[in-house]
Amino acid sequence: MALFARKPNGASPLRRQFGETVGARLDANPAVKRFAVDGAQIYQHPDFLDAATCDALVAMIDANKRRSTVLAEENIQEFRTSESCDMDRWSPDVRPTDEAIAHLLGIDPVQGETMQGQRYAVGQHFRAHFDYFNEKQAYWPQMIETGGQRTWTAMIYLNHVEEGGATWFPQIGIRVGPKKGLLLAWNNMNRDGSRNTETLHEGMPVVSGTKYIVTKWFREGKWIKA
Ligand SMILES: O=C(O)CCC(=O)C(=O)O
Ligand SMILES: [Fe+2]
Repeated sequence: MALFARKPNGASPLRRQFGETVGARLDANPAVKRFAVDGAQIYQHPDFLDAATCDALVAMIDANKRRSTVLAEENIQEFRTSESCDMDRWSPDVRPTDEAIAHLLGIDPVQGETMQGQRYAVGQHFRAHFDYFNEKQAYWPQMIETGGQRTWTAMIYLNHVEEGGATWFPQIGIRVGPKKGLLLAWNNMNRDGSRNTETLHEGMPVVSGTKYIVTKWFREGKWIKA
């Protein structure tokens, strides 16, 4: 497929372009701060979502949660122990947040996957992983059909967690503790559009309390077909 044409290391003009345009847009937003690291483009918006909207999303996650799954063909029993649910993008309770995230990043909402709600109880975690797809795995042809590679990730912490539950990027040395309403966004690609291994990250175990987040992954192409 010409749209996803790329070099062997995954570099592609399309993927590079998302790094440039989204990065420039976030850099220009005074409410957003970039982390001072070279290894990846990673940003935070400390007050992205108001408390009432966070609370409403938490209630929806509690009402719809199921055991989380992952794509990799590995033994994943202990890999992602949280519970998750799909957040219906057309629901009037979800749509404004869904579209606000896309608008913040300047990515067409049709490139955003269905937003995922996640709930971590004490001891639950999401072990170190990459959000981008492994193009050698059996699932990749199916991912091409649904919009290709993941470029940017955005996640929002929906509540205060008493202890634990930070998001940790061990290779770039960033650890972000849950803060209600804070949005974290990062580019899973390098500047040249190749997959950035520095974006390895982990949802650390919750020590005390419960952690709620929503995550949105953006594709290089369209997730929603017209
Ligand atoms: O729970 C976290 O802090 C990280 C979640 C995550 O990595 C994901 O949803 O892809
Ligand atoms: Fe992730």
